[in-house]
Amino acid sequence: METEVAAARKPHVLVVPYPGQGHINPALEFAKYLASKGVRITFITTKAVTKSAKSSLCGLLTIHNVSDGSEDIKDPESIEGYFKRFKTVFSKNLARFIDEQTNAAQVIVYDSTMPWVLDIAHERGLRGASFFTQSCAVSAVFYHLKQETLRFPYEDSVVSLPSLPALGTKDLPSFLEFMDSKQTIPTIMADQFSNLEKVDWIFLNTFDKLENEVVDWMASQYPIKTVGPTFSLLQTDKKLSNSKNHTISLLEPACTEWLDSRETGSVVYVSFGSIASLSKKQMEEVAWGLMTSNCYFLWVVRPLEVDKLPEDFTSLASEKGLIVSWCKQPEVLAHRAVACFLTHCGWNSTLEALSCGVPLIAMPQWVDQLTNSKFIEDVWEVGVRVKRGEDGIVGREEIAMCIKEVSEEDRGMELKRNACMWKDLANEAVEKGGTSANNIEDFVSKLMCISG
Ligand SMILES: O=c1ccn([C@@H]2O[C@H](COP(=O)(O)OP(=O)(O)O[C@H]3O[C@H](CO)[C@@H](O)[C@H](O)[C@H]3O)[C@@H](O)[C@H]2O)c(=O)[nH]1
Repeated sequence: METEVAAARKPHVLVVPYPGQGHINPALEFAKYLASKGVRITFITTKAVTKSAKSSLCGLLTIHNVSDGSEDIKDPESIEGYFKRFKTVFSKNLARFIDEQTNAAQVIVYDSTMPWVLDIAHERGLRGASFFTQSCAVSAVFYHLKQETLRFPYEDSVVSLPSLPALGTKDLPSFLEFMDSKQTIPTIMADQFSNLEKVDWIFLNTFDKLENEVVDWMASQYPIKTVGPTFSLLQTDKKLSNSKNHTISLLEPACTEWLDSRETGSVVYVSFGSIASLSKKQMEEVAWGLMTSNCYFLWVVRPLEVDKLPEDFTSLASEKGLIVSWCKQPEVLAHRAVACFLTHCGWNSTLEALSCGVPLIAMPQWVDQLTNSKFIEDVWEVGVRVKRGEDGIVGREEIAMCIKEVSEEDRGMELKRNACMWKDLANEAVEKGGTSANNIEDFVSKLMCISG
């Protein structure tokens, strides 16, 4: 264990994720890896999110709460109002927190959707690193939104952008629910590129071989560095394999026993991430689709979604399925019993599945997930994408058919083979000498020089 004096001599980095599970998880894995390389980390997130987090994860990494004011909010907020309040209150409290630190940091790594953190850093003589939590392909689409080489609402039914496959409207990031709120979300996404010319480092949670062409193209615009899949960084670092169980989770029911009792490749894992909220009708179709497939299934249904399940479903399905409110997803995906993953295609879920060699059934909901699903089916060829009915709902027969397709001898084997190839390439990227590992090593060397 480091003494306080020794720790104070290490380079010190503040890591500031956007306070959502899909942003916190990759930033925390990156932070833990940096800490394992001798960098002192202060991981800053909001009170609302860190309620259940441990204050100290390992010697060099501490988590601090900085309020975004959400604890004072009594009435529902509009999307626009939420982001405005978040930026105003959080940036003020973050600046105060940094000013009060006795052991000054040299660098702030911040979520790319919060470009204003760079001003706070530079005003205090700190360097800034923007951390992108979505795919490089999706980030490139947002770059074009910023440059206005692509406009939202999309004007063409198919768009051609440099280094990307032709993207139809069902492949491009969607923001439909937010059309009424002056396009808040598209603006935030485009603004990730608002001040990148002033930033000191740009990190993306992806790996070179996964997004070869678009990574090269983006690197011709900005000095981007790939550092993913961040969740695998510590798992492949043999020396540190004991310190991997620290993902911030809300609830963690034990699924291991249930999975252990299943045959290899017999379980459909189902999760729609930490944000997506399916309609009651859609939840019912997923439920009956799983039952129709006659496969074993492990389904993460968040507490707020439980009421949308068909009546008595939990007991009706008890022979075939286990329904949990949260699990350690990377561990579930790595379990031998898991055959495939019915997913909303959040970028973390996509990367985690690829890195575990698990084929996907893509059921995207919004923003980047649509583009991810296009890549899953057509570029990486590791899964199938569901078809929606005219009412926008994915029916039970469609869900059962997709499960059958992914499990079928020829098609299933082909998808599994491809997924295993990506698993090997993902591991290669984070192992010693791999592209992501090298990029992080360069960063750490620079940190050592700055702090030296
Ligand atoms: O039971 C569960 C369910 C999820 N997770 C984890 O939660 C994260 C979920 O992230 P992701 O799959 O990216 O989904 P969202 O939570 O929906 O993430 C948001 O943030 C992502 C990164 O910007 C975007 O790609 C998504 O579209 C956006 O919805 C992953 O690390 C999962 O391993 C668990 O650990 N246990």
